[in-house]
Amino acid sequence: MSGEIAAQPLTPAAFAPFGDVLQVVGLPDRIINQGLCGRYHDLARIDTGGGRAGISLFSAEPRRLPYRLEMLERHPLGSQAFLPMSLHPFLVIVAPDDSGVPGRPVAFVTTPGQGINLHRGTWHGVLTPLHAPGLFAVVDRIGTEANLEEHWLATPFIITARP
Ligand SMILES: NC(=O)N[C@@H](O)C(=O)O
Ligand code: NI
Repeated sequence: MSGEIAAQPLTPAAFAPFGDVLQVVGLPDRIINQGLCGRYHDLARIDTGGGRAGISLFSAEPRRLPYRLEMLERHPLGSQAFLPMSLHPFLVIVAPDDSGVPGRPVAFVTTPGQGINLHRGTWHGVLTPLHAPGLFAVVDRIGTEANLEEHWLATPFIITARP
């Protein structure tokens, strides 16, 4: 498998097999803080398999499209959420599992304000900002057990912008 993959806009439906999309859409679930804040409640399933969940900050180098995808990884012990701390779009690459290795990847470009939560064990590309600052809050499992499996592709894919 190799070739070009066109990135598509990120939607909850398209991303559902891989994870959750966090976004502010429609009316909030709750109005709080004396009516000055809308709470969009419980948008993602944090799964740490009984381990401890932590919040980290990632400061990642921006990349450009077309993007050369050489590796996908997964975290067998827990989910991983990427919440941008800027309003820039970023690139999200995921893939189904195909007997223990990644199947054909699917690429998305977020809209400003969207975040993602990868389900436990989902194959994904590493955090890929498209603009500086590549600053993200990351919610994932904290522990000493091995929680990172990498798969290097024999032939890279080229991720392109939507035509
Ligand atoms: N390794 C690490 O903490 N980051 C990756 O998991 C990633 O998805 O970017
Ligand atoms: Ni990861």
